[in-house]
Amino acid sequence: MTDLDSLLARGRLLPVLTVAGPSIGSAVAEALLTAGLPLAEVTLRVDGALEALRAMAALELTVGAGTVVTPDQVDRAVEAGASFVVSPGLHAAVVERCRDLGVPVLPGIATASDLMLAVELGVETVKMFPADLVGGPAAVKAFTGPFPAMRFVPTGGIGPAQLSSYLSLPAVLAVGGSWLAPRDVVAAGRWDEITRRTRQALQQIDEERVR
Ligand SMILES: O=C(O)C(=O)C[C@H](O)[C@H](O)COP(=O)(O)O
Repeated sequence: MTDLDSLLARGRLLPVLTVAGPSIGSAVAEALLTAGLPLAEVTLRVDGALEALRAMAALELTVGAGTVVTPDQVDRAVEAGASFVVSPGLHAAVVERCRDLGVPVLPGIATASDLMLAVELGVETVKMFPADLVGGPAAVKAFTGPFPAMRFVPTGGIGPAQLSSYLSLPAVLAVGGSWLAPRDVVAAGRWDEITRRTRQALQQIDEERVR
């Protein structure tokens, strides 16, 4: 297991954030830390995402960059302080650049062919994206047949109602999603709401004994 895998396995949640600028990034990071979750992914989808990531990386939080689709973005994310890289899909050049820099990478997969390439590249943990459309927990189970050693972080369309069906599967390390800190909640500066949602999810995971 990489350090990232251990962190994912401990918290079992990967908040996917779309945040811009240092002050908003820091406020969201503090909201997650207050809830007891020291991990987040900042998607490089908006201007100011790297500045947010840089500020968050200075806090007691392990922060990764998401929506990374080119090797060049890997360089910029790592320079800004990203501890890991997440991709919506599987691109060998992105995986290899992460390897070169010694940064854990969580590439996206949606098919058995993607998984075959992941195995060839030596990837042990993948993001299943978009998890709900790929087939949900049943898809993870089906993929586990031919790929018994692969670990999954399903992401896409996940909320409290889907947590236990994914997290009870041994092949699932964690689930990712934006529901803990959705864009409208961030835009309204409702940091307490982010803490509340995250606490609730962590509590649900404990109560359902899937952690
Ligand atoms: O930006 C990326 O790299 C992605 O792969 C997409 C995100 O992970 C999903 O948008 C999160 O999905 P929701 O929780 O349904 O909002």
